[in-house]
Amino acid sequence: MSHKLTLEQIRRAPKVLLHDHLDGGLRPETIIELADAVGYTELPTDDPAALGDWFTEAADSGSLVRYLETFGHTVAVMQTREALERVAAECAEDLAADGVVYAEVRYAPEQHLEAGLTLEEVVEAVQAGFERGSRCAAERGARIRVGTLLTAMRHAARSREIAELTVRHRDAGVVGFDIAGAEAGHPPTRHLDAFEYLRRENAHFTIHAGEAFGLPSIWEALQWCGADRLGHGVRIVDDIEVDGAADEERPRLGRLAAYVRDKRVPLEMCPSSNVQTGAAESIAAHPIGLLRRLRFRVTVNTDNRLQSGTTLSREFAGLVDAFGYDWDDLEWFTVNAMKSAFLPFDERLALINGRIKPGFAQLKWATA
Ligand SMILES: O=c1[nH]cnc2c1ncn2[C@H]1C[C@H](O)[C@@H](CO)O1
Ligand SMILES: [Zn+2]
Repeated sequence: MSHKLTLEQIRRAPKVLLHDHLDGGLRPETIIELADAVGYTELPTDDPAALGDWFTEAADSGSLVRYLETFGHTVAVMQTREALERVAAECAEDLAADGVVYAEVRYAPEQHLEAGLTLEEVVEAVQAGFERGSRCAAERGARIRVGTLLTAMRHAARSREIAELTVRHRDAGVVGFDIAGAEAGHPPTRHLDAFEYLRRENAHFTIHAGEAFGLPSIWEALQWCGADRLGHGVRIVDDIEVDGAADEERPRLGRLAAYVRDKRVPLEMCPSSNVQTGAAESIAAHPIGLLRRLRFRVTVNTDNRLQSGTTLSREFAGLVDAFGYDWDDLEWFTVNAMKSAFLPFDERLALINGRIKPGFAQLKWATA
């Protein structure tokens, strides 16, 4: 195939998304309507387009800590059952409209208790939203399955409680656990109790690691905490040395990088988000290029569609521009993601064989 894939073509591909924050994916117009309904007056503007621009500009600071400050506005308007259900329903619909067939969406229940909801009520409202949104999307011919990850904030001390909440809801749409928030100064081992509990319960978890902090964070996440996957994990490149010209690259992997590749540890890479927080210089300079060539288990994700003004299709289109990826590359990333999902094996296989492979085969044939 000689021509470059277009955004429109990429939208039609059956995609899989493992790292997307519910409170980082609201529609700007929804934020404004919800703020109005609850009397929240701190938004920088009440024009939807200007608000969307404000989020991407404010998040474009080169610092994870400043990037995270923008969530003050989204979390503020997600404090009632109605708001949570609406945001979750719209999330499922927006992802389905972008061609996502399976998504794992995460949020931190402990951040949604300000108006008196309990942790259980928060989870129930979000699940009701995902179910409604998925149903509406299917009625329009875009079938999506959404699994939920419950996040604990790494600067707080509620991770054991959130881990227990995850296990209580694991047969009702919650497929795993995560920790997020500022990485420097908040090592994953602070939450060891939660991770040990989850392992005893045979539950799945991922950890944001190797984004704003380097190899020690990745090492702790894997070797102390036992993470199944790494959120971002970009700094694993600090353990890889490459000699030789581009066409005869000679990589030397340190022990940690070799472990990550040998054990097929999934990396939830989020290119645009990494450029905004300064974890990567540009998309073209993003370590995903090298890691894909070295066949690490790389997946492509959005992180926060609102803050990055992105969609999963746009993330792929950016990679196509930067690295010349074709359908085979996009399918490889997608199968990697589906293999790495926190769904039972038979359900992952059914999605790979029933939706992903036939979908890509059809697109390859149509664009040959
Ligand atoms: O990329 C991220 N790194 C660390 N924390 C993050 C990132 N994106 C979002 N968060 C935080 C802010 C949200 O309020 C929280 C739960 O979704 O997770
Ligand atoms: Zn994230």
